Amino acid sequence: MGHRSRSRHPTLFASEAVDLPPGFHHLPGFYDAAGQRSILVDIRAVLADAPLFQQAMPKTGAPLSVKMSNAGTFGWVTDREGGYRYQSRHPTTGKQWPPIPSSLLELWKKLTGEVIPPNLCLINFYDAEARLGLHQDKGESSLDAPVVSVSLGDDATFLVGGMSRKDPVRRLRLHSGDVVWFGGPARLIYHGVEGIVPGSSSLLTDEGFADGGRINLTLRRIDRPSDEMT
Ligand SMILES: O=C(O)CCC(=O)C(=O)O
Ligand SMILES: [Fe+2]
Repeated sequence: MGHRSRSRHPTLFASEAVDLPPGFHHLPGFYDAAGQRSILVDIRAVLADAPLFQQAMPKTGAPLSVKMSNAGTFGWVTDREGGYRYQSRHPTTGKQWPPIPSSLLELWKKLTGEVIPPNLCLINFYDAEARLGLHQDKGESSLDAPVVSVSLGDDATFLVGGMSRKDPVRRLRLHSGDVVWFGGPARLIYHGVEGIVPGSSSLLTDEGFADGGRINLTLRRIDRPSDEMT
């Protein structure tokens, strides 16, 4: 009967029908408004100690549009001379990164069941023009451990590719409070951020981030930090 197949998924709308690869998880609305504000309080404290800074591409020195900082034993940095690397100190203050807030350590454990905590929390700040090209979270980060990522503030169009750069890309709208995590068969999935939707959330402006925008927090485990080898 014709109507049967239509009524089988009565609540499934086109925007929710993005079929995500095995190992890639999207948890819409994981944090409610109070939960989001609470994480932001923690992040504001981190940023007071380790301010957002300007990263640059290896060799060309082209500036990245996303401003970044880190918490944890190691931070991800890139500049013209040194290229992509993990290091224990902030490139402009020279200080060690502040610890990863316990709220995020708890999130990691709760979602992934991992006993070993993450040792890097990359903080990405996107303004209206910022974007992040398709990439894999590779480098020296552990491939045994998943990647856990929290979205705060304006919506983002997140790109979910495949295991090859050429694979087709799906677009996933991420809202404030959403959590994405990927591991196992999806650990090396290509992904990126096509852009944000400026003004789609008042969270950051309400919490005193004058320019609005979007903050993304990405938790990872680093096995072989670059500056241990130098
Ligand atoms: O901003 C995001 O949602 C993704 C960030 C990301 O992929 C990264 O920092 O490696
Ligand atoms: Fe990434």
